[in-house]
Amino acid sequence: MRAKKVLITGADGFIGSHLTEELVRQGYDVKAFVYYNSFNSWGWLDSSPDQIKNEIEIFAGDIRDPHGVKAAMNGCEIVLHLASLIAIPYSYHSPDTYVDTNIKGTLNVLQAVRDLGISKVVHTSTSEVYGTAKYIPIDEEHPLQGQSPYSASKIGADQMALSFYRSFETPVSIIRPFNTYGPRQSARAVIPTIITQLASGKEKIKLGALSPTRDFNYVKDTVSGFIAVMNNAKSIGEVINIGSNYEVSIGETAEAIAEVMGKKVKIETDEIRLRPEKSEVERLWADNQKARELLGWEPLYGGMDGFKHGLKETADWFMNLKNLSQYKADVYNI
Ligand SMILES: Cc1cn([C@H]2C[C@H](O)[C@@H](COP(=O)(O)OP(=O)(O)O[C@H]3O[C@H](C)C(=O)[C@H](O)[C@H]3O)O2)c(=O)[nH]c1=O
Repeated sequence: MRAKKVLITGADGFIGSHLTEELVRQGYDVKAFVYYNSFNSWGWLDSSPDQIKNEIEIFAGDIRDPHGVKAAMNGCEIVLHLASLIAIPYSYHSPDTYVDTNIKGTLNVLQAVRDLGISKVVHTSTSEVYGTAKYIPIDEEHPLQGQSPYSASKIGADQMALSFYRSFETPVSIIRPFNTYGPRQSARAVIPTIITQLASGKEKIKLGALSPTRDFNYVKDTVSGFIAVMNNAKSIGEVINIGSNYEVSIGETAEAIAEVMGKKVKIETDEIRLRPEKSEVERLWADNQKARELLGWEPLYGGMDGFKHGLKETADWFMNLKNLSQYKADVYNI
């Protein structure tokens, strides 16, 4: 049987790179839409032993360019739209760029999907759209609240995607992953921040707030969530949480990482890492029943044991990097 041709936008980003590898492994014909100025791939496209670059078709462009987006989609049956600006702190400084990339970029994808008659588009949302939980665990009916320009831009993009489903019957599914972690994540995110500081042998590591909670998804579970949404017709017109259903504070996360790395952890607050009080999302905990019941998806790294297992795999990956001290945050050259 002919392999389905799938376009992945943001294919060289953190989640996109893992998704690309898995789809190639499963025999899909993958076309990777990568930002031509991206710093996020960390040489991943060229990395051995996989040499993933030789297995996929690469289209370098900018999600903000409607012509490029449409040209990239030509001949594809499915679109997985992951390209997005994702850093919350940067969104305080450049909200307009987040509107352009996250809302306008998504509109470009939706218009091309509609005009080309693509059979399915999976749009990537985020748990940040819920803001601090008003009730727990958070199901898909929970109200939306833009606590940062980033989350407001993602709410806008989600609503645009749903409007295309309602207005034009565009076959849209919305996947809403909670915080994803794993190998290749940007040094900016909290788990790599903790791992890299512990690895450097510092007596005290610097963090922002320790009390906020998150529902951390290991990247392999997020990837299996994408594939479940992509392959199930029941997901069309639906919003689906992908989360482990396990809530943990940032302080507990630091303790768990130290344990799997065999280190002791002392934490000092770094004021610069604190977000404005009303902007910090204090509590996120996923209700994942819809994904389980509708798609038969389930996380393999759930609970404290699963979390530690994922953290160990992640820490090992970082520790095996030859140039860990130079491991960088994603830098947006926009
Ligand atoms: C980097 C850092 C973070 N934090 C706190 C701030 C947050 O309460 C929590 C998680 O921060 P992080 O930046 O790892 O992730 P989120 O801000 O929740 O956002 C991430 O997950 C969602 C779903 C997305 O949609 C975002 O795109 C993605 O960046 O740790 C600290 O306390 N110290 C630090 O040094």
